Amino acid sequence: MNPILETASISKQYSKGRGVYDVSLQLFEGDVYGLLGPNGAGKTTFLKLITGLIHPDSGGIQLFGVNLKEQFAQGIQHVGCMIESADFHDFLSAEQYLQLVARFYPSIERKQIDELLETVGLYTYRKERIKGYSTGMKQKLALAAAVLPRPKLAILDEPTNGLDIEGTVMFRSLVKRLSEEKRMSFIISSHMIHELEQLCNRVGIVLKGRLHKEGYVDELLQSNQSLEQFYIEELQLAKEVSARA
Ligand SMILES: Nc1ncnc2c1ncn2[C@@H]1O[C@H](COP(=O)(O)OP(=O)(O)OP(=O)(O)O)[C@@H](O)[C@H]1O
Repeated sequence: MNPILETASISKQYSKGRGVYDVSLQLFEGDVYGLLGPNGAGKTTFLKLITGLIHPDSGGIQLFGVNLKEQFAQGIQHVGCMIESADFHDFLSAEQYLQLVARFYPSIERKQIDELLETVGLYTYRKERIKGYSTGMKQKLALAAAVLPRPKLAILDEPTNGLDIEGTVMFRSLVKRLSEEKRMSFIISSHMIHELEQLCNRVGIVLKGRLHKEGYVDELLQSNQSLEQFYIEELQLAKEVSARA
């Protein structure tokens, strides 16, 4: 099976040696891939690189079989994303915003917008201006906008930030449904490790800009009590190795 996303040794260096280094990752259709890592590890930078929001200093990115740099429009057409805090035109309502998104995708029907607003819990507030929305409500709208066109791949950066408990449960069931019924693939960066344990088939740990370790969740759970235990032990090991170096 060909990967839908493939990064070949991509690097992006910011000042003070921060950024992303030499990351090679493959994502396959149906994967729900969780990206874990401490604050400042480079997860958002990686997600920005694979959506073309920033460009790598070196290395290549293939999205759906095309080189992202050379054929950006073709590569990105199957991708939905929410990266960093949601930013909207405040004077629009949620309904108007999703209608705006839908204008770029002729196949989206009106009822899909209503259904999605209902699913994410914004239907009651659909005609209110986004300006008055809470952080969690904006986050729900960003999630709805990312999946509305039914992309083949959704790239979600800390999607449960600011969501209430019900919202977190909704998020989990939405991702499960879209991956199982529509074969949608996901790459999700999150600190909610219990959430990722339930959702993902694969995870990767980013440490100091490098893809430190990857694995299949079911295999990791055979030798670890939980993903959290695995993650904490990996961090501890990495600290010991770096202290010895
Ligand atoms: N535009 C920028 N200019 C300079 N440094 C940056 C820039 N963007 C990010 N960085 C730095 O690069 C590193 C990685 O940042 P990034 O946002 O990718 O981390 P992250 O893993 O997503 O963190 P968090 O979990 O806190 O969201 C951090 O040290 C950050 O300060």
